[in-house]
Amino acid sequence: MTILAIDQGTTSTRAIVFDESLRPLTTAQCEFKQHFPRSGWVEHDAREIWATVEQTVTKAAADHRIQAIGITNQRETVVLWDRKTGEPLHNAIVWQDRRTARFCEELHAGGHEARITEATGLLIDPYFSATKLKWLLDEVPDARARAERGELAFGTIDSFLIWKLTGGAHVTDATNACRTMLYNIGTQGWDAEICALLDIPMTLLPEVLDNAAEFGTTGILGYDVPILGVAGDQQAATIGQACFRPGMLKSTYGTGCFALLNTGAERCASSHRLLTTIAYRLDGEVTYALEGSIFVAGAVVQWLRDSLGIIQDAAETQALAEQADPNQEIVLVPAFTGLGAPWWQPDTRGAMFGLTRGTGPAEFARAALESVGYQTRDLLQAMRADWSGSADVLRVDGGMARSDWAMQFLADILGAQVDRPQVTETTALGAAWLAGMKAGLCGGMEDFAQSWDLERRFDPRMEEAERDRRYALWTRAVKATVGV
Ligand SMILES: Nc1ncnc2c1ncn2[C@@H]1O[C@H](COP(=O)(O)OP(=O)(O)O)[C@@H](O)[C@H]1O
Ligand SMILES: O=P(O)(O)OC[C@H](O)CO
Repeated sequence: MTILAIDQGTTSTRAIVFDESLRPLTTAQCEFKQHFPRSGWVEHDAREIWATVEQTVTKAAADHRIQAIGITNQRETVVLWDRKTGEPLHNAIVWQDRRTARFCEELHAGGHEARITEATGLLIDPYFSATKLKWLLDEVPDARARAERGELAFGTIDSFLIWKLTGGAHVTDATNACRTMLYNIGTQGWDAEICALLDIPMTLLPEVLDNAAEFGTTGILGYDVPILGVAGDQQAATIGQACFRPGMLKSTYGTGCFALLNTGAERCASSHRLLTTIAYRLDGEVTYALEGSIFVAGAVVQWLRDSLGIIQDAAETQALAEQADPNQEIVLVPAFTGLGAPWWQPDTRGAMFGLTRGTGPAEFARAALESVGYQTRDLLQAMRADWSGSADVLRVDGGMARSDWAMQFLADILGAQVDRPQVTETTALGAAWLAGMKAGLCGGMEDFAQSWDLERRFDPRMEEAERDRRYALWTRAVKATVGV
């Protein structure tokens, strides 16, 4: 009995086959091209993404009989395609893309934020799908007229992949829908008023299902397999980390960092510029989360490797950070594509503070790893201020969570325990569990939560006064960068 999880991320696509005990058996991975047509613009070729899915799925599943498929994906990224041919009209506009910053300012100036936040739980920012979709409708020749004639379909990546896999099912799940800025998380339906405000024809939008549901059947493996689980990757990681109790928090360190705090069946509105989002929806019952989204986490390590050439491999940052001069207090604010929560400054760009003649690769590497810890503290402070319950567990995952140095600094600067699980592919695991549970192949929530296993706990070692002093340096650096 095997389950296939497709994890379609920002920089690569992975397909992982799990057995019924949710142990990973085979993995196939394929990177794809990032397109940066202008400063602040980020695109993917959706056809290339589909090709990476075909390749990885057939490779990973070659020696297995797959009984159910789960899909998890980079969220917010927008695809607009032709309903007849399934061909995208334009490159996908990626979540990191800032091209709609001006239009978002107009929405702010027009006094629309309160209504949009009340309906969607989000803030007005180019990050979310809605303004990117509007851009495509306005800028791609003929797109709006064709959309109005019902010839086109919009979807986030999950929806596009399901269409391709099934040959035309137009569906998504509640966690992906709630990142579009078009979905009402209270009424659990597309918001007609926001669609009208942004001039988005509602015929473009997919049907929204629970996370564990019948999304369609695919013949990609030469036999019929049902797609039974779908979730946006950060929500899938929340599920994969078994954060099922209010107060449980996970933080994923991939390209960006996304922290989600389970707040239970009641939505918790943020007064500190966090997002209210759907953690999961099972049997029609919604569990909400507060989310803090940081755009640059592991990407800062990629910058050290690809732009500065200081390292050849991400893991080298550990040894470099250990060698860094303790007397140099270098602070890096990695606002390469603006700042996300809780600052939300799309136009800010990065800065470094405290440079001396003696500053070298080791200090750069340490400042890069520390920047991720500091940004996480920004998020957790905002969460503590918003959430009256106690956030008692922090579970980490994602590529950068492999760095012991970064995770120790995180525990130190938070003054809190940080738990790293045995299975770090939590995103794929979450999607596999949703599909396996729906198929009746694996146990329910309780069983799954029991199977979560600790690999290492990082306890804080830094003195409180030192922690506060360092965090004050960071806060000063961010304020100087943003100009407030
Ligand atoms: N040992 C390490 N130390 C620090 N950063 C790392 C390490 N290993 C991987 N990373 C970072 O983790 C990121 C990849 O994580 P992953 O979860 O695969 O990301 P994504 O799903 O966003 O593509 C990269 O940005 C990489 O720089
Ligand atoms: O693909 P990742 O892991 O970088 O995650 C991207 C997020 O879903 C964006 O919101």
